[in-house]
Amino acid sequence: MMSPDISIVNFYSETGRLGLHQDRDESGESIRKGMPIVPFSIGDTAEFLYGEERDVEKAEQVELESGDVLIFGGESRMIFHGVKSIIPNSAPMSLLNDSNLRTGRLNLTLRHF
Ligand SMILES: O=C(O)CCC(=O)C(=O)O
Ligand SMILES: [Fe+2]
Repeated sequence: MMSPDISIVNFYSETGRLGLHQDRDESGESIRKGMPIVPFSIGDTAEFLYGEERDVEKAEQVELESGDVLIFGGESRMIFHGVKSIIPNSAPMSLLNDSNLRTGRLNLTLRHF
């Protein structure tokens, strides 16, 4: 069971990106237990990279669209991950119309400290 107690919020403009990294700011206990990181994607699609090494050449790539939720916990807790690029103007039109969200990508990661 996981009950998140923090969320990091990232906003990416069309040129936004985030280098490959591991999430290590949580407590030792949280990391040891493999408590999941749960990122929500809202807005423009991201080309998301992940892999076992900090090596862009070896990383797998997946497109994270608005509404997608990732979970990395357990054995995957310390995976390297990052955002290679944002695909401009890829957010659902209905989201932009209904929410006043500016163009770009909003990412919320729920975590257990
Ligand atoms: O934007 C994302 O999908 C990932 C964000 C992330 O890795 C982080 O905040 O540590
Ligand atoms: Fe991260």
